Amino acid sequence: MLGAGSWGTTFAKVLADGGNDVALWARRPELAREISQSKRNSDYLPGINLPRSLWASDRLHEVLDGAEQVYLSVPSQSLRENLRIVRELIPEDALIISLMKGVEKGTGARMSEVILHELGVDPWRVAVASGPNLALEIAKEQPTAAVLSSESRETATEVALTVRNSYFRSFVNTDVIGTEFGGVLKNLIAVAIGIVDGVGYGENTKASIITRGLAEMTDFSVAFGARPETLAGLAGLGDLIATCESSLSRNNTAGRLLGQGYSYSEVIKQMNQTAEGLSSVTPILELALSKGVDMPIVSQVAEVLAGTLAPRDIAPHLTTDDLPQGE
Ligand SMILES: NC(=O)c1ccc[n+]([C@@H]2O[C@H](COP(=O)([O-])OP(=O)(O)OC[C@H]3O[C@@H](n4cnc5c(N)ncnc54)[C@H](O)[C@@H]3O)[C@@H](O)[C@H]2O)c1
Ligand SMILES: O=P(O)(O)OC[C@H](O)CO
Repeated sequence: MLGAGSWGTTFAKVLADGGNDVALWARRPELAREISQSKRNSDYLPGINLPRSLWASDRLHEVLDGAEQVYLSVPSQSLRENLRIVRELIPEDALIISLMKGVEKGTGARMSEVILHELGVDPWRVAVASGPNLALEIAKEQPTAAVLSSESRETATEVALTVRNSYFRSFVNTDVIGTEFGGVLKNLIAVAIGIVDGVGYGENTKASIITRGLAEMTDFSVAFGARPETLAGLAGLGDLIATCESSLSRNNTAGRLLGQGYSYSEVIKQMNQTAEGLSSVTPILELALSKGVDMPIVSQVAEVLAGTLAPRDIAPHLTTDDLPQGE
């Protein structure tokens, strides 16, 4: 596992609790020591005891030596630079699994596309995981489910058989595009929900945004080749509900701070964990433009982030042409 933040550490626990031998790479030696010796990651997962079998190191070659499956959980904007460092260390036939929910600024590439580009591996060796997976709940062993997706059903199944235990259930599909975009786009809708929450708007506003948000997520993803059913599944609707409803969500939290009147730069300063939605807004709008997909919710989130729209004026689900639209 590369990345010892809240999700990398939690996912490593999921794997270890499923009976797998797991090694975790942490950038900081002191964090690697804390995980290996105290079985804790107190900054990211306070109060959680990690499995005794889990060990961590800040030395990539130690962690990657002999790995059959390599899970990636670093911030999306740092994936490419990290892959350039590890590419020679990844064992020849290892499967590569992305746990990330962002797109790359500048290229708009999904994480699996960055992996394929930087590692030059066959698509059958790559899988992605996504779903309603708030790290702290899972670290407390509260039951949940996820989707494991690969262009190869055999790969998705092999990984799903690895990623399961008494509190974590894995489903499979071969719609990598829909699975990845579901995870990216729900973050943006969760920022919108946080904003209206921070302003003080109530449940009608939020339900309208979630519902129209799902339509926006589906239109966008289908335009890029996703299957609409994927967006109605765990990686779409499931994750949208979890992220929009939970104060554990960093994207939701970032939105709430914006809604309370903090500026974008103040929000960035206050966030000590990754809120992928903030970096994905611009590339997603660029991709939407390239396909002629209308994204009123994401567009208004971008305006709030830019400081050109007051949070109290946000009403993205009401944005419509002069004539009533079909739902
Ligand atoms: N936390 C969750 O509940 C959750 C659930 C599902 C998916 N995800 C996704 O997992 C990915 C990782 O998120 P997270 O929640 O673990 O974030 P995090 O902020 O908790 O941790 C990120 C980790 O990456 C490290 N890091 C930061 N910059 C780096 C760099 N340049 N190179 C290498 N490492 C770097 C940090 O030190 C930290 O250990 C994101 O794409 C996120 O959307 C998170
Ligand atoms: O904390 P967030 O907003 O990054 O959301 C975490 C997970 O993606 C929820 O599934």
